[in-house]
Amino acid sequence: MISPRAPASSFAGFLDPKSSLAMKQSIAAAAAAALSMPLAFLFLLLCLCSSPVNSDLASDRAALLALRSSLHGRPLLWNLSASPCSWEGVKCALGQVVELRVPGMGLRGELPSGVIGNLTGLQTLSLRFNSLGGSLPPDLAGLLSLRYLYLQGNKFSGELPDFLFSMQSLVRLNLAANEFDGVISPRFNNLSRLSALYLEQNNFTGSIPELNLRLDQFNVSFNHLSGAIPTLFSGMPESAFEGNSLCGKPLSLCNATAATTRGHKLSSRAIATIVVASLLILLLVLAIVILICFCMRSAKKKHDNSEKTEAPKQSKIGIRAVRKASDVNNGFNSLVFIRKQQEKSFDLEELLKASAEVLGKGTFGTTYKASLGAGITVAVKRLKDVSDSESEFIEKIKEIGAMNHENLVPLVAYHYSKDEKLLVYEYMPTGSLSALLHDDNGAGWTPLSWDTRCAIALRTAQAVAHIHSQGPGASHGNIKSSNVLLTKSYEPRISDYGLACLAGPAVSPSRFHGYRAPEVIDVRIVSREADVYSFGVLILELVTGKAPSTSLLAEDGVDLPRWARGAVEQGPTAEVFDTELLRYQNVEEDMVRMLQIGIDCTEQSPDQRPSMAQVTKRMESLSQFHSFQEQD
Ligand SMILES: Nc1ncnc2c1ncn2[C@@H]1O[C@H](COP(=O)(O)OP(=O)(O)OP(=O)(O)O)[C@@H](O)[C@H]1O
Repeated sequence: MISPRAPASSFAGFLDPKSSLAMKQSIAAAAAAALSMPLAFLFLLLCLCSSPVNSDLASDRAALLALRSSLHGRPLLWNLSASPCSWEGVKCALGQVVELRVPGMGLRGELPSGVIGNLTGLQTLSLRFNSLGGSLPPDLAGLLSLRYLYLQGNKFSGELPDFLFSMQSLVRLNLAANEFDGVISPRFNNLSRLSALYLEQNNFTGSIPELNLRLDQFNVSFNHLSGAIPTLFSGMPESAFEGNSLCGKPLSLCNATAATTRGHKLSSRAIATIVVASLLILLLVLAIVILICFCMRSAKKKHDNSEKTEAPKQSKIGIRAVRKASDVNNGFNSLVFIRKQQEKSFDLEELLKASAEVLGKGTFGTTYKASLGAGITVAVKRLKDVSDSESEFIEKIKEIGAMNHENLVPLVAYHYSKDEKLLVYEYMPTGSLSALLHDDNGAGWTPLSWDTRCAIALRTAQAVAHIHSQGPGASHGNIKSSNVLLTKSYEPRISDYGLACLAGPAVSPSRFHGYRAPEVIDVRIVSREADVYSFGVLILELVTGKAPSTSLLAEDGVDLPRWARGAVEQGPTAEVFDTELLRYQNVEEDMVRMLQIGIDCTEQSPDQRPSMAQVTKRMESLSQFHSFQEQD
């Protein structure tokens, strides 16, 4: 399986005296003598260089075996005659174990003391979704390089140990869904590199401390916390705090009076303070009202004096930001529905008033999640840099709307005005394939199974083939895993189809980098062959679990087609595949065939790539889908 070593026989002819004639022997002897000095030196150098590495690996190996023997659960099938670097879930670099991932193996027992701490080069430790219990062993503190610690979904208990707050390298810490208790310590502030902290579904009590960290992700939901949420977290989603007795932004405001009176009678001093405070507040409100009246009067005066439009208004979702009085005349109020049956389910005014949150900024603009009444939720894409005239725009949108397929995100409506172009799509609740594959960031996160990956690959291929069947020039133009969204039942729906032809000249080509076919110079010029290439990268992503590069920077992701080709040329080894997939039995053949499809689709020359119809057929012939059909 591993690439064959360079044959030693090239030196053997010189060194074996029996294998040569007498004359050749003397030449060989002379040559051997000449070679022996540098060879001996080289050998010495190799020994010197490799000995510390080997000793590191030997001690890592011993630690891994000690860990395995102290835990119960599904057996870790590690081949003892092979290097630990080839063991499932283990990754090495520079002769040391840097990653240990054994998620969902049903592991039971307590982590032994003095074992994991010996894996001194460890950067990632993932033991998530097992049944490990007890407290965390103190020798974890010795893992000075540990950046990612995933222990969610176990039964670890007790207060968070002191040593945790000395693990300065930690970037992501996930302790969710365990049985930890005690308070959430302000000493988390020592972990200055921490950007994600998950503590949900434990038994933490007390209040949330002020944490002056740059946390992108934070969740303490479903604990026994109480009190006010520090203002620092006011921008986090409500779901990060639910299931506690917390108050303050983003939850409802704290009711100071209720909190003070709960279970106690108010002292007369407290009553006096409240009365004085209320009076002061009343006076303040009065002053504000007077000020507003004054401002309104002067604004009216200004308005009467000038025909100029009012300053841009900013709503919480920003869609209204450029709304002006003149827009009403420009048709700002119209929302055009693609399908008759959805007409009047809501109008533009309702859409703009809806509570909304930013889902992300993409190549073509910003996307919002808007929750309207009556359980309607939609995704609104606010397009930027559209240079088309109204008629050109409407023509293109009609073509996009006509691409009706069960695996495309349905376009519900659009809006065109001089300053504002909106596309309204059905909202996909499970997020994108990219997030599911690469964002190991929540207690509910589980790796995608092989069956699910195969089904997503096939349905996506069918949808792209459908787009290609719409006409000679029809193509998607921006296939990538963040544009493959999923329904609650993990059915894929492709988004952003047809938008490449709406992109203005300001769209940066580097945004598509990892998925972009080599022949594509202008991202607005799309082709089926380029779609096939991008789809091939997506398949390689599904099979290898690696994210393709998203920019021209080499360190930002992997050049997947090149990497996969290189790996396969040495004979497909288990290392090519996502380690999460190695647990599945009897799927190796399908995995290799899927990998080959990805490689064929990413041929450098466009005419050597298969068509999407051919790709779909090849996928349907995987034994995976035969067994589905048999079950049906
Ligand atoms: N219909 C939808 N339902 C749910 N989430 C969506 C929907 N459309 C887009 N999103 C999410 O919104 C975010 C922003 O999407 P957007 O399409 O604007 O940019 P992108 O896909 O990240 O980048 P690009 O535009 O370059 O393809 C992404 O995380 C995407 O998964």
